[in-house]
Amino acid sequence: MAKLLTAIGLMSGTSMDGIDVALLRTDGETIVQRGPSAGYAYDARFRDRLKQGLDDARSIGRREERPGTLSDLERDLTLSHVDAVRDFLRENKILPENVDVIGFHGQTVLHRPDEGLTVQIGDGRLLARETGIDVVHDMRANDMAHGGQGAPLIPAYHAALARGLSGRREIAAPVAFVNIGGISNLTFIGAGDALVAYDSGPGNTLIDQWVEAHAGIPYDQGGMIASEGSVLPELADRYLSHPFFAAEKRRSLDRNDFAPPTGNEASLDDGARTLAYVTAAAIMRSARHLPVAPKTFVICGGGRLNPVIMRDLSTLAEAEGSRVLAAEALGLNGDSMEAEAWAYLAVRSLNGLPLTYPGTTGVSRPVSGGRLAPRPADGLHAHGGSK
Ligand SMILES: Nc1ncnc2c1ncn2[C@@H]1O[C@H](COP(=O)(O)OP(=O)(O)OP(=O)(O)O)[C@@H](O)[C@H]1O
Ligand SMILES: CC(=O)N[C@H]1[C@@H]2OC[C@@H](O2)[C@@H](O)[C@@H]1O[C@H](C)C(=O)O
Repeated sequence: MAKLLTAIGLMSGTSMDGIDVALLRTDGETIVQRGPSAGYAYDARFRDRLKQGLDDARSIGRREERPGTLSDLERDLTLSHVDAVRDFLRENKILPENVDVIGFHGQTVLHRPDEGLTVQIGDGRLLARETGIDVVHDMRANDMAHGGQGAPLIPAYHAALARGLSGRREIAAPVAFVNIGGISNLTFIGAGDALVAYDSGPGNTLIDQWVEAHAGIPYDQGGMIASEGSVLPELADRYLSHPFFAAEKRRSLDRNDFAPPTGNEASLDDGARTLAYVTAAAIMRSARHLPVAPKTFVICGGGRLNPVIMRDLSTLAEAEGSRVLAAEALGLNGDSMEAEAWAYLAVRSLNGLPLTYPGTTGVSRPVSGGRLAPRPADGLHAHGGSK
C-alpha cells in the first residue's frame, strides 16, 4: 500500500477571483482524508493585472514565452501563492516540514487544445524555495503532449470522492460531479468506476463579465440580479446552438471561447437571468453526450452559490428523471474541491500514477504528469545572502 502523504493543493481558477488552498492526507489512491481549506481573494488591481495577462498571452506561440507583462505577473502570482501558503499554515498551526508536497496549478492564461498549447503561469521553483516544501506543478502539459485536451484534470479526484460516497442513500447511481467555475466541467462515474469527463460549457465567466461591464461588480452574488430578470429565449438559443454542444468530439474550453452579450442585447437583469439559464442548460446539453443519463448530479464550484443557476439545473434535471445536489449535501466542500484535487494529483504525480485517462481528456493512454520542483536542500531561502 502506498504511503499516506500530507499535501496542500493550490488553485487559481478561470474566474480569477483568488487562490483556494486545501490540505489532504492521501495515498493518491483510495484514501482521502480532507483537512482544512481556505480562500484568499485577489484585490481588484491584481484581477486587472490577470486580465491584462490573458490579453498578453494571446501572442504566445511556444509555451515558455512570456510576452508583455507576463514575466512580472508570473513572479507576483507565485508570491501571492507563497503568502497564501504561509497564511494557511499559520492559521492552521501547521509547520512546513510536516507538509510533504504542494500541488500548484498556477493560472491558465491561454488554452488552445486544438493547437496542443496550454499555458499556466506559476514558478514552481520559486514557490518551493520560498515555502521550503516540494512542489509539483505544470500538471496539464504531459496530457497534451500525449494527445489529450489538457483538461479537465479533476475527474481522478471526483472518482476517489465517489468511491467514498458509494452506498449513501441520498445518491442514486450513476453519479456525475459538475464543477461550475469560470467554465463548467463534468465527470460521470459509470459502472466499475469507468470515467467519462469533459468541459460542459460556460460557467460563471459570462455572468461575471456581464455584471462587471454593466453594474461594475465582480459577480452576481446570490443571483440577486438574475432573480429580477427574465430569460430571453433568442439570446439563450444563440449560446446553446454553439457548435461546441453538438460536436462529435468533446473539447476543452478557453475562457474566451464564449463572449458576453453586447450592451444593447439585454437589460442588466435579463442578461444575468439569461446567462444563468445558459450555464444550467449548457451542462444538461453537454450531459447528453454521456453514455447514460446520470441519476444524481453533485454540484461544486462557485456557481452552486447562485440559486438561479441551481433552480434551473434542478428543473432541467428533474425533467429527465435526475436529481441535483450541492456538494455540501453529501458532506463535501464545493469551494475547496479543486484545491483538494490539486493536492491529490500532486501525490499521484509523485507516485507515478495516471492523472488523466482516454475517457477524461481524450489522451491516448492513461498518463501521469506534473514537474517536481524540490524544496532547497538547506531549508528556506537557500538563495539568501550567504552564497
Ligand atoms: N455567493 C455567490 N453567488 C453567486 N455566484 C457566486 C458566489 N460565489 C461565487 N460565485 C461565482 O463563482 C465564481 C468562482 O467560482 P470558482 O471559484 O469555482 O471558479 P474557478 O475555480 O475560478 O473556476 P474554474 O473551475 O473554471 O477554474 C465567481 O466568479 C462567481 O461568479
Ligand atoms: C485549461 C484550464 O485551466 N481549464 C480549467 C477551466 O476551469 C474549469 C474547466 O476549464 C476545466 O477544464 C479546468 O479546470 C479544472 C479544475 C480541471 O482541470 O479539472
